[in-house]
Amino acid sequence: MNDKKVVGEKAVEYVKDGMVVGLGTGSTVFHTISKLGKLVEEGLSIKGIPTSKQTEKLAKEVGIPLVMFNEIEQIDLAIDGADEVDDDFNLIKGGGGALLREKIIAKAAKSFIVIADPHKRVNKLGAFPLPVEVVPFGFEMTMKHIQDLGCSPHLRQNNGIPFLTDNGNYIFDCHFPKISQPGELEKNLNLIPGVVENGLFVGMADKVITLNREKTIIINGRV
Ligand SMILES: O=C[C@H](O)[C@H](O)[C@H](O)COP(=O)(O)O
Repeated sequence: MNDKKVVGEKAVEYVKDGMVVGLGTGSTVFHTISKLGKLVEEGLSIKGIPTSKQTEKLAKEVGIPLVMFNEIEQIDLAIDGADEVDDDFNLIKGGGGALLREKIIAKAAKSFIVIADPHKRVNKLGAFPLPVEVVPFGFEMTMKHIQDLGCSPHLRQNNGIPFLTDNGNYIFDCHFPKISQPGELEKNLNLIPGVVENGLFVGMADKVITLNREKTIIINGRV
């Protein structure tokens, strides 16, 4: 049984005809997007708005019509994966580097559904290093300020070359000890000049779709 496929495809049940859907990034939402593509082929009428170039490519491949922000009034629903989900539905995201566009779209959506295989569930956030997107200019200084908040940041690299986000920025993966006040940390990080956004999504998820130990689908929600 593929846990990511099960939760990813379950989320499709919340997509209704006529909706504008925020399409997340990653290996879990891959299954949502693929399934949506099949439904579009069978007549479902939706428009997608992608959170990354990778997702834009996938959505085009599976035949989901895409829109830009200037063409829509609102996003009805956003669906995305996460790297960690705590008991209060706070998230760490950005393992794939798409956190900024993901946060813009999750914030703009009337409803935000998170799909997470059971390994993503934690009591407290922090075992997964928190991704922080920073502008390349002066990143060495930005790094020191992030460090002052109590973590050891590592510049994400591929073969010795800094990883570049879709926005042309760098990512620091920041090892904090357990994150006990995610809301405060989210704000404090974003106060640092040079920080564009961080991967803490606090109070944003409306629903979390996951599996329990018996592999039964669990849906928890605020509403
Ligand atoms: O930047 C990437 C995103 O935040 C993903 O949603 C997150 O990393 C989860 O990805 P996956 O579903 O591949 O575990």
